[in-house]
Amino acid sequence: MSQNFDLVVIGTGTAARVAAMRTRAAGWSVAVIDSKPYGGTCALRGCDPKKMLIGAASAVDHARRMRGKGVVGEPQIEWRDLIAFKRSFTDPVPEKHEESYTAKDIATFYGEARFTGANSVEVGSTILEGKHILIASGAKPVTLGIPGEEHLIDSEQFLTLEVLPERIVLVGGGYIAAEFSHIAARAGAQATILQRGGRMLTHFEPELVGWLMESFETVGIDVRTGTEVTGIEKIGTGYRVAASSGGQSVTIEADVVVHAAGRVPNLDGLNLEAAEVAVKDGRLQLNAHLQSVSNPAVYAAGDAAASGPPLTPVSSHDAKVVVGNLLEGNEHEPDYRGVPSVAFTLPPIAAVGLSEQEAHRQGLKFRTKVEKVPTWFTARQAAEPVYGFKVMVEEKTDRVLGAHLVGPHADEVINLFALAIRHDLTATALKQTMFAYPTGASDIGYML
Ligand SMILES: Cc1cc2nc3c(=O)[nH]c(=O)nc-3n(C[C@H](O)[C@H](O)[C@H](O)COP(=O)(O)OP(=O)(O)OC[C@H]3O[C@@H](n4cnc5c(N)ncnc54)[C@H](O)[C@@H]3O)c2cc1C
Ligand SMILES: NC(=O)c1ccc[n+]([C@@H]2O[C@H](COP(=O)([O-])OP(=O)(O)OC[C@H]3O[C@@H](n4cnc5c(N)ncnc54)[C@H](O)[C@@H]3O)[C@@H](O)[C@H]2O)c1
Repeated sequence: MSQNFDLVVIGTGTAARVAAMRTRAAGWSVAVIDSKPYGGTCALRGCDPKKMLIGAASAVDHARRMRGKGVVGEPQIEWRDLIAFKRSFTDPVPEKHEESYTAKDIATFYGEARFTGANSVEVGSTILEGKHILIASGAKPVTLGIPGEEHLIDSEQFLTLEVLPERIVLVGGGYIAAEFSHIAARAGAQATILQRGGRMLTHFEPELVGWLMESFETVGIDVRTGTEVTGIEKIGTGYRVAASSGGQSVTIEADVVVHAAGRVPNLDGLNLEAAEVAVKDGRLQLNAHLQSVSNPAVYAAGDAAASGPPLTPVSSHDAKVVVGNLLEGNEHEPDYRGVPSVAFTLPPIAAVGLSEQEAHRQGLKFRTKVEKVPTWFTARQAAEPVYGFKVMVEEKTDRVLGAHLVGPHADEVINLFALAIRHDLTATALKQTMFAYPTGASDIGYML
């Protein structure tokens, strides 16, 4: 059985949804396909459920920091109840998404999508013919190629654990390790991070990450940098993780071992050869319009495209670019200037624009203001000892090149710097803006 559409979308995550809804609104016939429940990573297995857990961890952390400062009692996380609270958000998502597609007359298909030709995709026994096909299949944990890899659980499984294990080892030291260890530690688990690199959170500025490490230490997270995991062995009800650190072999026992070692485009099982969609080193070969260089009917967006950083707002942006190109011809290219990023540790760390190293590499002339400011009011009123920033401003143009924050409200204030960078607002304009006081934003003037 074969059905024809103007656009066939592989996936139902952020990128897929934006593309499907917008092309349908323009009158196109559209189909979406997913092998997992509808909604994608962010809503079901990533940002949103993670943020619900961080919310509880943050409440507990704040109350503990305020002990002896007017707040009494020992708040605790009841993990099972917290997971139930998280599910009150995630469980209804697939059905709501399905209903919204059906309401718009977008055809819904369930199962693994597999190309069978340049313009055709198979789902079960159904062939979908598309004038255009969008690959919005997201990302998956990178294969580590170590013995016992099958014992790792991924972020999706971690976020659905009904019982929090006592000893948790996280393989890798990026976003997932940082966020999950902060949640786990506040909930009473012993978290150990085994990070191959010389420091944690390499997407963020070294000084700020250095200041943030104090918060890992305070809650007893065992961070071991320069430590590469080499194998995992099942022992009794738990696991023994083998790693190499400074030429020495080390082992550590755990009840659960979590994959936090990076994610790569998920192109598994798509049978891209059948559509002559070129792939190199695990990445789709796309032109500047997010179109396959070898099959003009095929576009990609979001984590699958790996054109910009693998973040939700980027998936949405990519999809809008692709829709523009589908509806108006190849007129649009992604613009990743000023994409803010936050690791939701407690406190959060955030970045937008260039790193100081990248600004130097580009030969730009700029001034940098970098300071640890635990005595500022914002930090003191929150009883939070970690607060600091680094901001770079170009000498000639007065443009903000990059802003980096750690501490209370960093996750919100970074968006104001994102606005400035994306719309070429000058540092002077930011300084002249009146921000409500006392808020995180009211510190911006002193950071410039
Ligand atoms: C734990 C975690 C926390 C995160 N937190 C944040 C955050 O706080 N902020 C942020 O900006 N980003 C965060 N991210 C990243 C963010 O979730 C992703 O960048 C974003 O969700 C990608 O959206 P997408 O539409 O490209 O792909 P996805 O949402 O991953 O959608 C891809 C869909 O395609 C389906 N699919 C794949 N292959 C096939 C196939 N062959 N056939 C049918 N269906 C298929 C999948 O089942 C999936 O539903 C987080 C990621 C993780 C893992
Ligand atoms: N808040 C957010 O925006 C957020 C949260 C979670 C995930 N994400 C997205 O998901 C992606 C994946 O997250 P992640 O934390 O898995 O990856 P990451 O790229 O942030 O960090 C992975 C780390 O694992 C280390 N590593 C790799 N192999 C190792 C090994 N064998 N032993 C020890 N360390 C090893 C690497 O050195 C690297 O520093 C991120 O790039 C991010 O874009 C975003």
